[in-house]
This record gives sequence, C-alpha cells and structure tokens, in this order.
Amino acid sequence: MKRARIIYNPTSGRELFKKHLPEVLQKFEQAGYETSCHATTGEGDAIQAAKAASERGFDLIVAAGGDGTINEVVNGIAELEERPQLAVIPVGTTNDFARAIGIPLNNVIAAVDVILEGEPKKIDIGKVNDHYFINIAGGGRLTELTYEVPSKLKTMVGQLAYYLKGMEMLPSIRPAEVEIEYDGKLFQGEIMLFLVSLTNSVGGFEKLAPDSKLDDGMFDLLILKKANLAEFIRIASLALRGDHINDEHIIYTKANRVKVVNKDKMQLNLDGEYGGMLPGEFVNMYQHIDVIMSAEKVRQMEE
Ligand SMILES: Nc1ncnc2c1ncn2[C@@H]1O[C@H](COP(=O)(O)OP(=O)(O)OP(=O)(O)O)[C@@H](O)[C@H]1O
Repeated sequence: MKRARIIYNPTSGRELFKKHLPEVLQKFEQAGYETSCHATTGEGDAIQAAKAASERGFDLIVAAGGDGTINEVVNGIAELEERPQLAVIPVGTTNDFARAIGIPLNNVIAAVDVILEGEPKKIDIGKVNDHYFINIAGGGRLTELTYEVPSKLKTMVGQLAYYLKGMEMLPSIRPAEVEIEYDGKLFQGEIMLFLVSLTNSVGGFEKLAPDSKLDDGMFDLLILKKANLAEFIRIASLALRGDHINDEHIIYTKANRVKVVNKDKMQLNLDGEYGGMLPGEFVNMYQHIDVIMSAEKVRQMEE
C-alpha cells in the first residue's frame, strides 16, 4: 500500500486547512493511501518533517500551506537520492506554485480531488547558495516586500497587503549596481530588480515571465534596469498584461545558470522569503522533483 504524509502549516493564509483535515485524510485513504499528518511548528519545521517522511519511506508528501511551506518541503527532500512525490494543497496568501501546476486555490477539498485525479510530472527546481526554490528567486529592494508584510496583516487582508506595502515602499527604492552573468553573456550596470523564475505566475502577476516552462531545464531571467518612479509604475502596469518584456528597461531571456555579483548590498529573496545575502549563483536542476499536477495542466504541457 502506498503511504502519504500530509505536512500542513496551521497558520497559513486564513487558517482554513485544519477544519477540513478529517475529510482530506478520508479522501486519501479511500484513494488507497495509508495517510498520516504533521502540523508544522514554526520556521524550518517543514524541512525536517519532509526529510524525515522521505527517510521513513513515504511515497507521497502532501504540502498544505502557502509557497513558504512548499519551499521548505522541497528543501527537505531535494538533496536526497530517493525523493517522494510531491502534491500541494494551496491555503497560503500567495500560492504561485499551485497556480502553476493547476491546483485550485483556497478550496481544500477541490484541491484534493484534483490531486487524486492528477498525474505526476517531473519539473525543474532552482538552487542558489545551497538553498532550493520552486517559483522564483530575486534581488532588489522591491522584492523584499514579500517578507516585510506582517503575517497578521496577510491573514486579514490577503494579497492586498502586498500592494499596500509596495505603494509605501516605491518612492524609497534605489537602483543597485550589479554584474549578472548568464549563459556566457554579461550585464553590468544599475538595476531596480532581477528575477530568476521557474514558473510564469509570480506574486499574483500571472504574465511576469510569460515564456517559462516548468520542465525545460531553463530559468526565465528578468532584469529591470535603472528607472525613475514614473517609468517604474508604467512598466509595472505593462507587466500585469505581460507587455513589459519588450520595454527598453527590461532584459528578458532564458538561461540555465545565472551568476549575480553585487557591488551594493543586496538581499536574496527565495520564493517570497528572505534567503540570505547575495552574491549567488543560480543553477537550474532539470526535472528534479516529481510533482502531482492537474490532468488538464499536464495535457496543456504536452500540447
Ligand atoms: N506553527 C507555525 N507558527 C508560525 N509560523 C509557522 C508555523 N509553521 C510554519 N510557519 C512558518 O510560516 C511561514 C509561511 O507560511 P506559508 O507560506 O505556508 O503561508 P502564508 O504566509 O500564509 O503564505 P505565503 O507565504 O504564500 O504568503 C513558513 O515559511 C514557516 O516558516
């Protein structure tokens, strides 16, 4: 019999998950999994829980939480030789990864149904300075807003909390001087931000990296060069529709390896959480994780 371990963050998003837990367990059992669960206790706990579940031979880890929880689960299994399959029940504030793999958001039971009818698919993840990421890594003052927003405020007003904080930060954003090497090319100069992306849906902007593919072994690299406030706002509004990529302030390309060396101090953002300080070298790990996607998403990828 196959065994599933549900690792859930009881504090994620609007704290929805726990109320549905008995039904979730029942559905996995009915689908033929012997199922148990673990509630995370704080930062880093999902890393240990995922590693322990893998070592105990679980076939499937179901991560229930936001992108932060999924990131931790992936960091727990990425280094192991024998990695279990991964499924995701999205109940966080940002659920970019779940959106990318076609799992319904903030509806626990609908997500479970899609998972149980879904299909496994091997997808890429990123590695930088010994940390793994599943959606996106980046640097530049604006990327810091994803973890500057207090968790209580996210629980209360959800995604809106990011926009409010973003507006507040905008006038104080300064460019930073960097060297970015990507697949043999070099950019040198001042930038507002850079993003190294695996999925097309980032922070609610669904077309920020419109060409990204989940399993092609390539990142989408996006660099926003120095821009003034008015230009910045114009480019951000273009980005809502995916029309920013031809703007003269933007470099948008595919790359398998990206090395960022910063002259000014720069923090690294990994899947929306603080990931230490740059510099860093980003490496795409080709089809490293076996994830259960919606059957529809798998069909779209194979078209
Ligand atoms: N019991 C807990 N109490 C407090 N924090 C926790 C607990 N368990 C996990 N965490 C922390 O919460 C962080 C964020 O959680 P998660 O991403 O699941 O939800 P979120 O903040 O609602 O959504 P998002 O990160 O997508 O905005 C995790 O990275 C983890 O460090």
